[in-house]
Order: sequence, then structure tokens, then C-alpha cells
Amino acid sequence: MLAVPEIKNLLEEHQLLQSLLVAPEREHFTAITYDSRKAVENTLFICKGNFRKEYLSAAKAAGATAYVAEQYYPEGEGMTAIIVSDVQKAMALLGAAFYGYPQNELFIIAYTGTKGKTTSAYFARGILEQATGDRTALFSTIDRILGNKPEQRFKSDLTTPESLDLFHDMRQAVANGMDHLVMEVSSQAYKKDRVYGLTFDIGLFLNISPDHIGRNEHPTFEDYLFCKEQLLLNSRTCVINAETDHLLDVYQAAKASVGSENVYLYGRKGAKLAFPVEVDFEITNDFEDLKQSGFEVKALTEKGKVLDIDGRYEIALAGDYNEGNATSALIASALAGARKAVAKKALPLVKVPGRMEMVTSKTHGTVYIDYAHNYASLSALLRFLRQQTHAGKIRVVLGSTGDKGISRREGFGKALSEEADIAYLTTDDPGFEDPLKIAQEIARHIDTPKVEVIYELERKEAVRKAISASTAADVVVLAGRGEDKYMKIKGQEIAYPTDVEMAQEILEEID
Ligand SMILES: CC(=O)N[C@H]1[C@@H](OP(=O)(O)OP(=O)(O)OC[C@H]2O[C@@H](n3ccc(=O)[nH]c3=O)[C@H](O)[C@@H]2O)O[C@H](CO)[C@@H](O)[C@@H]1O[C@H](C)C(=O)N[C@@H](C)C(=O)N[C@H](CCC(=O)O)C(=O)O
Ligand SMILES: Nc1ncnc2c1ncn2[C@@H]1O[C@H](COP(=O)(O)OP(=O)(O)OP(=O)(O)O)[C@@H](O)[C@H]1O
Repeated sequence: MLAVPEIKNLLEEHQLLQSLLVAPEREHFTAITYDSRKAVENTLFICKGNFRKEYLSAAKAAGATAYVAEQYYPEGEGMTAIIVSDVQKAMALLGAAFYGYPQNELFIIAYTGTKGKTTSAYFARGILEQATGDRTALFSTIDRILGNKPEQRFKSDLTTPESLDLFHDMRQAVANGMDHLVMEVSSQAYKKDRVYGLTFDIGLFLNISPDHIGRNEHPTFEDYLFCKEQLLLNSRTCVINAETDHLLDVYQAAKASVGSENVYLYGRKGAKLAFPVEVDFEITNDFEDLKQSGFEVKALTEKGKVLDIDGRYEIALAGDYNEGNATSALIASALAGARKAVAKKALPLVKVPGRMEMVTSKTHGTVYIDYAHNYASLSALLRFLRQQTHAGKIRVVLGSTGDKGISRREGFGKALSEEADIAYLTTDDPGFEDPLKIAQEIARHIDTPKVEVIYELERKEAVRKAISASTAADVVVLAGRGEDKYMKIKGQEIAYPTDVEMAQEILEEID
């Protein structure tokens, strides 16, 4: 429940309130929503984003008695009108208040980074699940786990939910007995003030590379970096991958916010850093194959030693970057109070849907299904597979999404040029764009004749062609979609088999 005096105070404190017109008997609200289709009796309705006046009329007809907006609407006549200077910020504040500030009942670990957020969040939750006796929620790009029952697990639409949904889900998690939360915070979350007003217990910065720049996302790389760094300005303790690009900027943001004594840095032994800084934890690879890896973590500073995580760990995920992801989770969970012995047992059990999944074959190449969908992740993946694959060819099936992430097309072309032998260019969430045109744009950035380019726009056929042509020495990479079950075409989500399902089905037929 939320009442007008509390709303007024809160919005005034944050200098957001422009005018307030309280209609008689419209002073207490028992529901809150930004979607007219969800409005019920006595709802406080938020007019935000690509809002249309008809939505306010619909909300009022459904029983909404007040609205929050950046302007007055005649459609809201008879309702309490709360006019604010920034509706996204107001929504976050009102959401937290409506749901009774659930963040105060959770220890929150928040991840940002261009790559590795989901994987690292899964690692951290894997450890904390054991350490807290199953009281750790997870809000990831893949799913939102609000409790331990299957019906408390939901597929995610966004990496970071809209603020109202975020506070709603936090409240649910608390009601389900959770006292820890691991979540991903996208740069968009800061751009759109979805996490406005939140302070995280631990904020982790994994890396940054050009991505998410374009229409509907960030106008420039600087804006992208600025938004990502906001996590460090809103966390009590910061953990940074010392191997990130723009380390100086990132480190300074964290130091200015919490002081160097509350900043932890980690990196691979001998890694070249973008600026010289004392690293708290050093990672040494011990062994790796295509299924797993083992590594050693060593504290180099007194502050690092206090966390007591020195030791050898194993993970059931290939890719050297995953050792870094796992180390970030070790540091975060140690800061949350998890013991080393628990982490050691928990880490090898962590699986991440759609990340480095594998389908093996007797006669054809092993198929890797990975969500890699920009230059940094695809090149890291292909470089890793090249080291592990000796004489065989690397066959890569991919497309690039339409309407967003335009810079990925160039990134894919570049990564394919570096390590692929055969590129099967196909369809991946084309939206309102022509998938052939997208594929041709990727091909334009393949700058070497060493890469054979095959166009096959039906994704399933492209997968079939790549697997059928492969020998046992080859690897087949199905990139970009992970566990996606839908293809986004012209504003619709059309059911489509996952890459894993297609690989399994094709191999059952031809193996
Ligand atoms: C740019 C952006 O942040 N867009 C998000 C935003 O859209 P929006 O506020 O304009 O809402 P909208 O869906 O267009 O609808 C307008 C309003 O009318 C309402 N409505 C609509 C229909 C109706 O009948 N009645 C009604 O009241 C809607 O509920 C909404 O409040 O709010 C919506 C939820 O309310 C989000 O789904 C949508 O994300 C878009 C689809 C999206 O995909 N965003 C991407 C770029 C994103 O945020 N990605 C990041 C990851 C990328 C990264 O790492 O940076 C993420 O966190 O997921
Ligand atoms: N630390 C890392 N550095 C580079 N690439 C990585 C790293 N971690 C994971 N990847 C690659 O990026 C892909 C996506 O990983 P993950 O889903 O964990 O990242 P994410 O940050 O959640 O991505 P997104 O924001 O695109 O959803 C993986 O499938 C892997 O190929």
C-alpha cells in the first residue's frame, strides 16, 4: 500500500515532484503498474516510455485512481495526478516504497560487464546456494529464480527488469525465504534508471568492449562506459577484473566511490594490464580441456589474504575467461561470508544454460553451442577452440540480430576472419530487417579469402549443412543464441528449436 503523503515526501526529497493534484478519495493505492492491461481497482498507474494516452484511459476504466506522468493528461480527469520531472526515477522510488524496501532484507551482489555477467552470476549463486542453505535468489538474463520451487522460477525478458518488476521480484524472493540475491545490472538499467536509488552490497565490473551502441541503446561508447561505471558508484564494495579495457577509468570510479580499501582486483598471472595497479588476486591456469578447467587463485595483498580463498578450484566450463568469471564469484561470495571449502565443492557443479554446451558425435565434429554474440565473446571462444582443436576445421554458424547491436556485424566478421575456416551465415532474431542483408553485412567484414562463406538463411538448414560437412576432427560452433527458444521476426516471437535441440536431432539422423 502507498499513500499520497508518503509519495509526496519521497518525490520532494528527490526533487522530482512538479505538481500534485489529489482527487477526493483517491489517496491510498493498493496496486501499482506501468501497464494498463494489469491495472485493477485502486491502482497507481505510471505513464512511461512509449506511452499512449489510450493506455491511461484503459487503466482508469480498469479502476486506476491515480497516475504518475511527466505531463498532465485530460484522460486522467477525476484521478489523482502526480506530475514529475523524471518518470523513470519516480517509478523506481515509488516501486521500492510500494514493495516495502525489500533490498534492505537482501545481501545483493550485482554484476556488470559486456561479457560474462550471466556466467559469473551463476557461479556466485552456485556457491551461495550451498553457503546460505538455498537462500539465494538470482536475477539473470536467462531466468529469475525467486525461490527454490519450480513455480518460483521465471524466464527473463530483460537482463535487468524494469524497476517496478525488480522490487516486486525482490519482495517475492524475500517472502520465499531468500536473504541473498545475485543479479545482473545492464548498462541500460542505469540509462533507464531501473536501479535508481539502489545501493548494492557488492558491485562487480567484469569488462567492457564496444557493444550495445546504436538506436535504442547507447549513443556512444563513452555513454556505455559511463552507464556501466554507475554500478561502482552505487556499491559498498567493488570487485574489478584488472584485465578490463579502460581499467584506469573503471578503477578510479570505484576508488572515488568506496576508497581503495574496498576495491578488489583480480587477473590472470602475467596478464598485461591497461594501467599498472596492484592486483589482489592472481589466477593461474592449471589444466583445461574442452569440458572443464582447473586453476589456482592466490592472494597477493594483505586485504586479499583476509578473504581466505587461496587454493585450487575446478569448473565444468571450458574457456579461460570462465576462470576469471569463477574467480569473481569466489571473491564476491567470500565477501558475503561463504567459506572456501564450500566454494570448492560448489563451483564444479555449476552449469550455465546455453554457455559452452556441447553435443558430441561419433563420426562428425563436436558441436559447441554458445551464446557468444559480439566480437569480444566470439573471438575469445574461437581462439580457445583453435588452441584445443589440432588439425580440424572450425565451422561457425551464426547470424546477427536485426534492429539492434548493429556493431556486432563488424565484430562477427572480424572474429570469423581471425579464426574460422567456414562461416555459415544465417538468421538470428532479424526483427524488421532482411536477414540476407544482415548476413551480407557480416560477410563484408570478413577480410580474408581463407574463410569460406556459405549463406543459408534457414537456421536449421545451416546447422545441418555445418554438421553434415564436418569430420570428427572438426568443431562446429553454433553461436549467438544459447538456449533461445524463439526467433524474433517482424515484431513477433516465433517458436524455433534451440541450437542444442537442432544439433541433437540432426546428429540422431546422420550419426
Ligand atoms: C529502451 C528500453 O529500456 N525499453 C524498455 C522499456 O520500454 P518502454 O518504457 O518504452 O515501454 P514499451 O514496452 O514501449 O511500452 C510503453 C508503455 O506503455 C505501456 N502499455 C503498453 C501497451 C498497453 O496496452 N498498455 C500499456 O500501458 C507499457 O507497459 C509501457 O509502460 O520498458 C519495457 C518494459 O516496461 C522494456 O521491455 C523495454 O525494453 C526493450 C524492449 C529492450 O529490449 N531493451 C533492451 C535494449 C535492454 O534493455 N537490454 C538490456 C541488456 C543490454 C545491455 O547489456 O545493456 C537489458 O537490461 O535487458
Ligand atoms: N569474461 C569473459 N570475457 C569474454 N567473453 C566471455 C566472458 N565470459 C563469457 N564470455 C563469452 O560471452 C558469452 C556470453 O556470456 P554471458 O552470458 O555470461 O555474458 P553476459 O554478460 O551475460 O552477456 P549478455 O549481456 O550478452 O547477455 C559466453 O557464451 C562466452 O562465449
